[in-house]
Amino acid sequence: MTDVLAVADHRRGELRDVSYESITAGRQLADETGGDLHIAVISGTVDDFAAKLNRDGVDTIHTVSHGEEFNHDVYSQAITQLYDELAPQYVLTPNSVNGLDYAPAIANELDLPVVTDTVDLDNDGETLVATREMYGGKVETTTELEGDAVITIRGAEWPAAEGTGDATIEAFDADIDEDAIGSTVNGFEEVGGGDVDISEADLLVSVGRGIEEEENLDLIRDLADALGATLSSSRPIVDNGWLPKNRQVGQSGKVVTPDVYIAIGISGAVQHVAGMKGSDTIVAINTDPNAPIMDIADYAIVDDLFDVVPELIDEFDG
Ligand SMILES: Cc1cc2nc3c(=O)[nH]c(=O)nc-3n(C[C@H](O)[C@H](O)[C@H](O)COP(=O)(O)OP(=O)(O)OC[C@H]3O[C@@H](n4cnc5c(N)ncnc54)[C@H](O)[C@@H]3O)c2cc1C
Repeated sequence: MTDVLAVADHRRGELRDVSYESITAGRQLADETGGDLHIAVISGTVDDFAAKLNRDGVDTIHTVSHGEEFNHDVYSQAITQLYDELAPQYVLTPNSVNGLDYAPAIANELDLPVVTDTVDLDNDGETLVATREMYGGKVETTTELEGDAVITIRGAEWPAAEGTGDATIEAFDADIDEDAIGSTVNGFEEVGGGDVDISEADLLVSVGRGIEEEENLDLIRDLADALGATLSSSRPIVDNGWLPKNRQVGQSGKVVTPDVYIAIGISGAVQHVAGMKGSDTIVAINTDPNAPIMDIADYAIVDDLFDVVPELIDEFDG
């Protein structure tokens, strides 16, 4: 039997989507050997978070009430104590800023191997095969693991768990050594662009180098307004300083999973696709029918964006 302990991720009072995705990943792993799925939710409004995490497939949710925001030392201590108590074979953490902060530390503390940024996990009962992408997604590698391990999972690779579960919710009385807490989060400062979080948007209008000039961005803003969508972009637009960094989709930007992603004048380089391939429906507007974005587009408009976008604005505005 293989029990799995998955750790939820939250920030500023909101659970991150990857928390629900790790339920799916953890359930699949546990199912492969008939084990239980435990979820740990640490800090913040843990009872509220636990109620939201109680989705199909979760056996037990362990809440650790301590502070509001992520703290390296609190998470590390709570997770290692939960590991000692529950003896799971696998500890799953998000491959997020938080997860990457504590995963190596708990692996070191527990003397376990750590595999980061996994995009697929397959267990035949004896060996766990963890798949990772390298060279910007051009190469896939596999790592075979026997025994216990700490694994970080990439966001948007597993579907979010749904439904209402019947998990047992238990407060875990972690013995946090306050003297060992080296740093605390005192606040947040958003990078340029205000509070917009493109990873939470349902509808994204995304613009790439095909827009040619900064002043042409107004056309894309008008389309976003007409559709009630959020504006995002490929990296060159951000590198040019035309949009702030928090609008960038991709490997070195944000991972997004909207219902609809409209890629305008974006070629679909692997580093861009890594950030948006989890979108439900992808629409591409591009003059090049052979652009890589066409390989993953559900709908393709092979035409000049300067002709297509004004027509779309006319169609949807008012
Ligand atoms: C380590 C690393 C990390 C990276 N991280 C990211 C990342 O996070 N996000 C990211 O986006 N990129 C990232 N990149 C860059 C990436 O490799 C590409 O260079 C980038 O995604 C290309 O952006 P683009 O599609 O806007 O531009 P281009 O590749 O230049 O594509 C422009 C597209 O517009 C089309 N087009 C031109 N004119 C028109 C028109 N009038 N109407 C319609 N279509 C038109 C063209 O046919 C073309 O397909 C990274 C690269 C590296 C090396």
